[in-house]
Amino acid sequence: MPSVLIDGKAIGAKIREEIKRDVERLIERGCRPGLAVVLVGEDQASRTYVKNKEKSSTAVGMKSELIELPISVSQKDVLETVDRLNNDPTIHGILVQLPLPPHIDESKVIRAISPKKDVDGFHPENVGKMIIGQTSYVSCTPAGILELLKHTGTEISGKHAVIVGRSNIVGKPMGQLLLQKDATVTYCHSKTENLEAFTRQADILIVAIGQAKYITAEHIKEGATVIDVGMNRDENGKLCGDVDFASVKEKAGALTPVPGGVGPMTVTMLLKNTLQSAQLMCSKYI
Ligand SMILES: Nc1nc2c(c(=O)[nH]1)N[C@@H](CN(C=O)c1ccc(C(=O)N[C@@H](CCC(=O)O)C(=O)O)cc1)CN2
Repeated sequence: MPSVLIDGKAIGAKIREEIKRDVERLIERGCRPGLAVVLVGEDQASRTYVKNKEKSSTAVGMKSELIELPISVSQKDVLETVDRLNNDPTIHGILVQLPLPPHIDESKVIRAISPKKDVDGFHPENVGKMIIGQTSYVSCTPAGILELLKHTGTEISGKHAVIVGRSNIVGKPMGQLLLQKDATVTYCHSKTENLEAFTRQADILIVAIGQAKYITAEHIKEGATVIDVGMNRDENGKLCGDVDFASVKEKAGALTPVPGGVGPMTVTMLLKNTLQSAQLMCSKYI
């Protein structure tokens, strides 16, 4: 086993207790944080994530609204739904579950969400603010990973962080956040030649590529902190990450499991962002 198995479930649960207390305080002052989740279509994994978000937000005392739209819904109707939520004073956070069906322009939908209610942190205004170090909503998975590193006392400043994956919602923001904490950051992706030469240099290795068990002991440096963002099914249909846990566990200094690592932190950070939005909006009239 690695010297530290990073327990995202336990860390997430602890943070959610704090969020619950803050929500109670806000409700006492007449403001109940509200989260709206828009789900388009029938994708089973998306449905599970959305149900989890609904359950988790009500568990901390928030109002939760789930809007389910059929796969045949037009882009115009999705945009109208977002517009209605933008103008609903009982809703402080809006998210549209991704991926969307191909006939819907994802970027248009994200840009339609008010940046003030964009608790996913995907709106270009929030992404831009994050990059220049201004307060904004930060994409929940990278924000959750920073919390995991903080809770495990992982030193970031001066360390070499290697990010494998360059998605807009994980890889790109993750590198920027670590850069702000004075890490030296290297991005690797599907076109990177000799991947191992980079990943072996990593003090902190973050993997978000969507390839089951791709990263093995040969890819990592002894004692590295390895964060697995992957969510795949293995040959037996069992949930697994992008990192081959069995191969890496003895060599890594700290390692996240899948499930129970990064996933629970994503939802926790969503609740944290929704609370922050409600605190900001309600402070105007309380
Ligand atoms: N609008 C968004 N869409 C998507 C996001 C997002 O942050 N915002 N991220 C992913 C999916 N996702 C959240 O939506 C997500 C995925 C997985 C988990 C999680 O807790 N996983 C569990 C295991 C779950 C299982 O048993 O199936 C774990 O790792 O322990 C949370 C959130 C894409 N879309």
